[in-house]
Amino acid sequence: MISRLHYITQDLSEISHQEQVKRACEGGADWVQLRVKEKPVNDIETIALEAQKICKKFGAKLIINDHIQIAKSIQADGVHIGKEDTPPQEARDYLGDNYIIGCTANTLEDVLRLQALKIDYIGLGPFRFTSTKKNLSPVIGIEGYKVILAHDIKLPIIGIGGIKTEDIPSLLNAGLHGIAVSSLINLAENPSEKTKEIISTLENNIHA
Ligand SMILES: Cc1ncc(COP(=O)(O)OP(=O)(O)O)c(N)n1
Ligand SMILES: Cc1nc(C(=O)O)sc1CCOP(=O)(O)O
Ligand SMILES: [Mg+2]
Repeated sequence: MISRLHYITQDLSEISHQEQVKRACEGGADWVQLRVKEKPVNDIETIALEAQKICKKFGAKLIINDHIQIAKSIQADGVHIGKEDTPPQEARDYLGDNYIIGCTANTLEDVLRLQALKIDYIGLGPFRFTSTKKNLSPVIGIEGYKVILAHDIKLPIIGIGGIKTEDIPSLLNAGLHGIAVSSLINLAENPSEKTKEIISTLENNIHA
C-alpha cells in the first residue's frame, strides 16, 4: 500500500537528515523520502544507512530520492525519480521488481506517459509555489488537479509542493491518493506533533 503521507527530508543547516527522519517517525510517519541535494554521493549513502536504521526501528519505508545506486546498495524500499533522473524503465531494470519506484509528473501528459510504465506511484506537482525545490514547474493548483484527476488514472497520485494541513480535504476530494510534504513538517515548531496532525487530518478525510 502506498502511504497517504510521503514525508520528505530537506537540507537544513541546523538539523541533520537523520534527526529529521527521527522526528517525523516519532510522529507516526510510515513513509520517508530521503532527499539530500547538497552533499557528495558517499556522504548521502552514509546518511541513507543511518536513516534506514531509524526507519526500520519505526517500521517506516525508506525511499531514496534521485540515487538508484544507493537505494540498491543499502537495500532501501524504493526510489523517487524525476524527469531529469534515471529513466523509469532503466531504474526498474536495474532494481528489479521488489523496489518501489515513484516518478514525478508536472502535467497531464506526464501522468498519462508514466502510467503506462512499471512504476508504483506518481508525485504530481507543484500544487503551489514552494522554495523547497529549485527550478519549480508551473503551479498546478486545485483546479489543475481536478482536471488531471478527472481522467482514468490507475496509479496512486501524490500531490506535492507547498501543501499545508488545511489543503488536505480539498486535495483528497480532488482525487489525490495522498500528499508529500517537506517544509510543513521540517520547519514546524514541533515536527512530530505536526506529523501527527497531518496524519489524523488525512485519516479523517479519506472517503473509501
Ligand atoms: C513524491 C514526490 N513527488 C515529486 C518529487 C520531485 O522529484 P524531482 O522532480 O526529481 O525533484 P527533486 O525532488 O529531485 O528535486 C519528489 N521528490 N517526491
Ligand atoms: C521536492 C518537490 N518536488 C516538487 C514538484 O513539484 O515536483 S515540489 C517539491 C518540494 C516539496 O516541499 P514542500 O512541501 O516544502 O513544498
Ligand atoms: Mg530528482
